[in-house]
Amino acid sequence: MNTANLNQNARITFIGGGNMGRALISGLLVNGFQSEQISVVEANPATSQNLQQDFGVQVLDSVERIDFDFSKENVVVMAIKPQDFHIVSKTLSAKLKHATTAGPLIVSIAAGIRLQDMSRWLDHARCIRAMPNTPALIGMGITGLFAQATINDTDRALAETICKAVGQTVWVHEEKLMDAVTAVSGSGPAYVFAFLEALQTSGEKLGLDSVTARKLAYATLEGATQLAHNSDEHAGVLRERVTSKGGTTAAALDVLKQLDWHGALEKAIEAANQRGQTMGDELGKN
Ligand SMILES: NC(=O)C1=CN([C@@H]2O[C@H](COP(=O)(O)OP(=O)(O)OC[C@H]3O[C@@H](n4cnc5c(N)ncnc54)[C@H](O)[C@@H]3O)[C@@H](O)[C@H]2O)C=CC1
Ligand SMILES: O=C(O)[C@@H]1CCC=N1
Repeated sequence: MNTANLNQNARITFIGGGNMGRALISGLLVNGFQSEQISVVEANPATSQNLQQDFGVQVLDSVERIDFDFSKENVVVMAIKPQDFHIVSKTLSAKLKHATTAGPLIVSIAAGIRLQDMSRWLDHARCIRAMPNTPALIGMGITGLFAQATINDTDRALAETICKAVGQTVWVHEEKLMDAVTAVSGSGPAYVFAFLEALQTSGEKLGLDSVTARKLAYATLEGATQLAHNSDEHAGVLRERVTSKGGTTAAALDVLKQLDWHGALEKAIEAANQRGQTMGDELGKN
């Protein structure tokens, strides 16, 4: 990780230490960040205890308990559910007012929540949106980022450094594209896991034992993904290379075509995109 943008005094405060908060904290610690530099506000006692035990970070049970001054070097990562965002922001806003400097950079990973709404609730303009995904847990995530033109390069680099601790990053240049990022890569691991489930259970139905079916399914997904990754050719060309005329793959792909599998997936991803927009509209009314 390039820690150039995060000096020794920098502190990162996570609001919410659930699935994604935990993945990001773990990635930062693996990449040279010190546990003394990380604080987490986590309302669930069992989750708090695990974070403390596993990472040795400071854990507070509510935003009200934050007693440190947010300096310019600090970053706050909002890793709570979108539905909790408004209420938590209002409390956090009171804390930000005590900052002796311009206050922290706030990075939100919440789906749907728009910058104009979070800035309004927090009364704070220095905000960036990021959308990671759960492979972040093993350092193989990808995060989409968006910032308004008013956000300077130092702050962009700061947000990017945090996200790069858990994988790759891409920037989008229109905020509405954050819903597309959410639909493709934020939610994407769930589609892949659903596919894996289907491949494994189909193998079992055909008589393979579950260990063998799992091994075949997982290795196939991993191998095919690596092959596509390392190839300059379009995935469609790689698909054709598997598909012998009149053979087994053609028989399978014919069924998928009849069922409009491709269309169904497109509709599903469109639904995720639409849900992000609707959440933004609905929660933005607060
Ligand atoms: N799970 C995923 O694959 C991804 C989730 N996201 C976004 O990340 C955010 C968090 O999602 P997850 O980590 O999956 O949810 P989660 O439910 O695992 O984590 C949220 C955590 O916030 C805590 N919390 C709730 N209210 C709180 C409060 N007032 N103060 C302190 N802590 C509080 C909860 O106890 C919980 O541990 C969401 O906004 C989601 O849209 C983004 C990318 C991927
Ligand atoms: O399902 C959700 O709303 C979140 C955002 C992306 C992945 N999980």
